[in-house]
Amino acid sequence: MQTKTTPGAMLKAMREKPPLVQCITNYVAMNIAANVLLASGASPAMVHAAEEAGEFAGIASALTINIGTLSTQWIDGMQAAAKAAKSAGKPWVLDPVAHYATAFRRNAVAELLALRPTIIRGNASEIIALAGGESRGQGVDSRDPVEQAEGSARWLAERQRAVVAVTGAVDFVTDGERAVRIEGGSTLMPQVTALGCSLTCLVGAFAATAPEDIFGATVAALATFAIAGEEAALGAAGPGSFSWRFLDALAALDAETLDARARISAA
Ligand SMILES: Nc1ncnc2c1ncn2[C@@H]1O[C@H](COP(=O)(O)OP(=O)(O)OP(=O)(O)O)[C@@H](O)[C@H]1O
Ligand SMILES: Cc1ncsc1CCO
Ligand SMILES: [Mg+2]
Repeated sequence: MQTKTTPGAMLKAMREKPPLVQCITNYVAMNIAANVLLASGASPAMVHAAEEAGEFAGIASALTINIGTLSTQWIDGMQAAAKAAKSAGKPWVLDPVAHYATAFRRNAVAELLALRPTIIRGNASEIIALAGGESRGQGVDSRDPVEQAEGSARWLAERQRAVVAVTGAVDFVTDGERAVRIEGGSTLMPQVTALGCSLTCLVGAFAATAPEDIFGATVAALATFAIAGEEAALGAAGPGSFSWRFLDALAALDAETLDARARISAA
């Protein structure tokens, strides 16, 4: 494993001092993402209005921006918050939901990329398209395998000087130099809407806890999802029971179990 400190140590540190995370996410994700952060041990705040998003970014320890249900007013709030986070030296995470779908989304994401996100987290179709590749994506769900997106992720990480996380059956994280794969999770996870959006918010929480190790923090968030997802799937009858079991599994996951079970390998 290449991280400075272990995922478990980061999870423990997060719970000892719950970071305030400003999540500008979408209408679909707001509730589950806030619950995912609470269950994991962080403090979420869904603050997106242009009138206050920039000011709030000065208070929060990290910011996450997701373009899932975009509108012009929201873009103003996103840009104000990203600028404020950047100038305060706080990490911010971009989730470019279905950015390839419309010109409105493409333009919004291009402007957000220019504000230099610390971390970019997307599914394989989103990351391939972000690097200018041939993505099969149409809506918000991925139609490409993660392996197909690994080269795109490396390119994007170098070009943006950001950590890039691609999620799917086996997750991939790179900062352009280092890269790892993270195994785990469950096939039920893409059957529950907005778990990826929620993960983006959790990446923000770990980045707030370990701003000195953004790569390690990203890996820790993804490993937390991977192990909690496996645990939740054990007793789940389908996506409905998986969803609540997943929140319980996040809350029950301890540092030692996470470190013992996380399957992270150099790529
Ligand atoms: N086939 C799979 N097997 C195991 N885990 C998976 C699988 N597909 C997705 N996951 C896990 O689900 C979580 C969400 O990733 P996903 O790639 O589905 O995000 P997403 O497409 O952005 O989701 P959404 O847009 O609905 O929020 C990650 O933790 C990922 O590892
Ligand atoms: C279903 C859906 N539509 C816009 S955002 C979202 C949540 C998953 O990305
Ligand atoms: Mg998504």
